Amino acid sequence: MDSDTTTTLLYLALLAASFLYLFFLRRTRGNGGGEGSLPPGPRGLPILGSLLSLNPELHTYFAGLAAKHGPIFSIRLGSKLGVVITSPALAREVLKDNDAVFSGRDVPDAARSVSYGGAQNIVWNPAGPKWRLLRRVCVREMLSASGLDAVHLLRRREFRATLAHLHAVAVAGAEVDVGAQMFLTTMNVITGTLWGGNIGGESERTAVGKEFRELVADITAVLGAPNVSDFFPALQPFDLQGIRNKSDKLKTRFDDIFARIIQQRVNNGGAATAPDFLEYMLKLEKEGGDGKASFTMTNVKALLMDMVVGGTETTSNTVEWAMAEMLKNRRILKKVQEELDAIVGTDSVVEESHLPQLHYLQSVVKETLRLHPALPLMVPHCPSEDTTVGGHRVPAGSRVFVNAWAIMRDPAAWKDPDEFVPERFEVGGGGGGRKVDFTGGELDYVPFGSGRRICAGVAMAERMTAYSVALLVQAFEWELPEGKELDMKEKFAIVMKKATPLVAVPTPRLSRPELYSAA
Ligand code: HEM
Repeated sequence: MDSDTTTTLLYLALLAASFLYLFFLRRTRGNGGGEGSLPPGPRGLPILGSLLSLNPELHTYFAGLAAKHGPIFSIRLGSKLGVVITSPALAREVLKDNDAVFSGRDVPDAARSVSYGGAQNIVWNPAGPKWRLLRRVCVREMLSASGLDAVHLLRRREFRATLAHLHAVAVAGAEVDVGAQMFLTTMNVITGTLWGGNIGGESERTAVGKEFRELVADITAVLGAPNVSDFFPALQPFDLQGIRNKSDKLKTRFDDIFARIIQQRVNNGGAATAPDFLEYMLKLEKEGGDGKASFTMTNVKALLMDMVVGGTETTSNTVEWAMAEMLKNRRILKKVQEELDAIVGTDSVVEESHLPQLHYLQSVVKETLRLHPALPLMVPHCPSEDTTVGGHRVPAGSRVFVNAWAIMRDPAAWKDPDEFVPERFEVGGGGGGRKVDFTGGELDYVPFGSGRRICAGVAMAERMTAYSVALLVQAFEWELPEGKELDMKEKFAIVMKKATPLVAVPTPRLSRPELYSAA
């Protein structure tokens, strides 16, 4: 782009922004405090609002602003109004009491691009008949307890393959990037559940897994990048930072892979070697939907995208955080090992069926999700009409962030909130801990959200994180590489990661080498 064009575009941008700012001011007049007024918040600059002071670590930045302005505050970002909720009571008002009103999404430009327009998948769809159909399809056919039971052998195969791989690494005395390894495992489990192993053999599966990993990382990056097009929607057509262009290209790469996989299946007459999710979706696509909403080939691909993008990094990052916390606190690691040794021993490999007996391990997973929720600000909600929350007016169309990260560290709800203490969830055997689950019923524990937009993959995430941690801890001793320190810093990018990947050295601890075979 030459410099004249850039200047003209910037000029147009400022003109549009000024217009929007004046329009916005007129709409939001009356921010004087109390009932009917906007929540308090930082004043910000004309036109830009608080854009210039925005810190990329959004969850901690918002927690700091909440300490100053209260558990509901508003923040203007360009022409957009953000409202941030930071208490269990107000989270209840938004996610439970006014669930229907707040169940919409304010779709970022990059998300619209990667999700086939914003109304074809689950995550970014408004909560109407189409969203209901898509959610029902996924939860009933793939992500429910019975759907997951039906493919447990597939998960076992993938986890055993990981076990064998880690054993080879351990025997060689090499290091493991724990998050990267668990990403591949999760990816293989999810893609296996979606379309089985029926996509041209093992080598293609590995190649697809590797390509997806890069794509998911790139998509998370574009979704997390601050985008002028979102702060000033009138500027979207200009795509001043080229983010939409990048997102379109990523979507096309995903689409090519999905199209190839679907075509192979169609060429096979639509039937898989074993029933899988793709087979079910292609049948529904032939039928055209459920009578209330249509179901098209675009929906097939958009759902595949939801599962691949929504289910992989979230799960593998959680496993990585759990391992990091246990390496930081070896007492906890030892206690998990002792539990595994008592229930499973070291003469056989832990199975998914052992999980209900591994109570302390489940507490470790719960505590990991409390301190390190994979989506610290959930996915922002968007009210369909002006609504009063905490005595303040939250205008229709604003972007509502529920700061799950801060809520789950609220000292009013949690003793020593920044400490990693799985015992707080130990209820059996006189543990005296607190009983929590992942259903979002208690609004101070919401790692998966709450209400109608709660995570669609809770059951799958629960099994995969617990099974991964169980396998890693039962089968290996873990040490940091010589001279390396554990860095627990977080990095926010929609999905929260460790700023420095956890690298550790495994040593086999099962009784016989044959136990590590992939079979
Ligand atoms: C530890 C792992 C995971 C965590 C912590 C997590 C957390 C969340 C959260 C906080 C939300 C947003 C809720 C809201 O907007 O209020 C969400 C949405 C969603 N998640 Fe997960 N998730 C995980 C794994 C998965 C998996 C494995 C899948 C599927 C394979 C999945 C699929 C989805 C979908 C489709 C949505 C959108 C739901 C909607 O908008 O109606 N997630 N997740």
